[in-house]
Amino acid sequence: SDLCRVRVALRIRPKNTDELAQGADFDTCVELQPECKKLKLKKNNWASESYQFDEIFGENSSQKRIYEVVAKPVVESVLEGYNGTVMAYGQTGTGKTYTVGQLGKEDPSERGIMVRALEHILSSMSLETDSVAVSYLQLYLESVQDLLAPEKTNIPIVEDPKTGEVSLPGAAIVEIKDLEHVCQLLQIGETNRHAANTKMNTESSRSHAILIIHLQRSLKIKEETTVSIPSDTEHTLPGDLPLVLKSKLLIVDLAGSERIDKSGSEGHMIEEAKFINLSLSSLGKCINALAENSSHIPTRDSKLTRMLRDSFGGNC
Ligand SMILES: Nc1ncnc2c1ncn2[C@@H]1O[C@H](COP(=O)(O)OP(=O)(O)OP(=O)(O)O)[C@@H](O)[C@H]1O
Repeated sequence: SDLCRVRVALRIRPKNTDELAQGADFDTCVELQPECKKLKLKKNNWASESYQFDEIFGENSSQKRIYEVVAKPVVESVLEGYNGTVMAYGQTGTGKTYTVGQLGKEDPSERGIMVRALEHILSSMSLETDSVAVSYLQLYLESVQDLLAPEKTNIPIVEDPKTGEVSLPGAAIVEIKDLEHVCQLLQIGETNRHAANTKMNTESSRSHAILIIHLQRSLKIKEETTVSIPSDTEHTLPGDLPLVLKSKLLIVDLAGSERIDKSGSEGHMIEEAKFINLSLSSLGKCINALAENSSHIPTRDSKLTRMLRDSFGGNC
């Protein structure tokens, strides 16, 4: 179905103060055609290239609208027991962290996809029978670090050979009670991401941040009702035992996609560039394979794609 495929939305952020001061004019290089969901990249007066998207959002699009169009359908399918992923991709400074990670402490209308998804999930389930827990990780130089327990580094990525389920033994999984708790945890993650990056003398944009939301829901099944459930979802039957649906949602703030000029970089910058290029190019290969409905998704090449393996919507 439409939900199972890869969907790509484009968002243009408003001009920042520097761009306004310089009188920058985005219109000379990009033209949005929202009616046909196309973006025209102008190379010069004669040549341009057009790209087709599933959705196009201009500078004035609200965080609420982005959530509703882009993330809400994924969250709804995760609530039904499927795994799903939402990712932000773009160069440094294009608004990835604003779009997915903004906490909106002063102004709730600025909340990004992470907070809104958890708010939606909390309001859609009953905490008496269901549970929601989160892990928050950072992937830097092919090493997984725990943003909720920063002493944990080099966390392994393990795949269950039978179910294909991906897990990260040792990473903190914190059960969520309410939205305030969510914001506290995301704030801790943000602070640790910043601290870890300062220590490593790098920028936040050189690492991937990955929020994993684990959902477990108990469905009471009456005999006469037929419920359609994802075929390979873990469940407990039969008798009067409730059916337990397990699913997860990954929300990923990817490292900046800009190409780093290796000749101009030195030492750890070259290492960074190498690993970011590795993970983003292997992500690209997986997304192409998914888009082409290929039976083989090449997830082995990088830790990023190994972490995402069971959440590319793969259990649909
Ligand atoms: N839609 C928007 N509306 C208002 N401000 C925005 C919007 N998008 C981004 N910004 C602002 O632009 C700046 C850069 O955005 P942001 O930090 O999210 O970029 P980024 O792509 O995550 O960069 P990095 O890769 O360095 O983390 C921030 O100050 C952010 O608040």
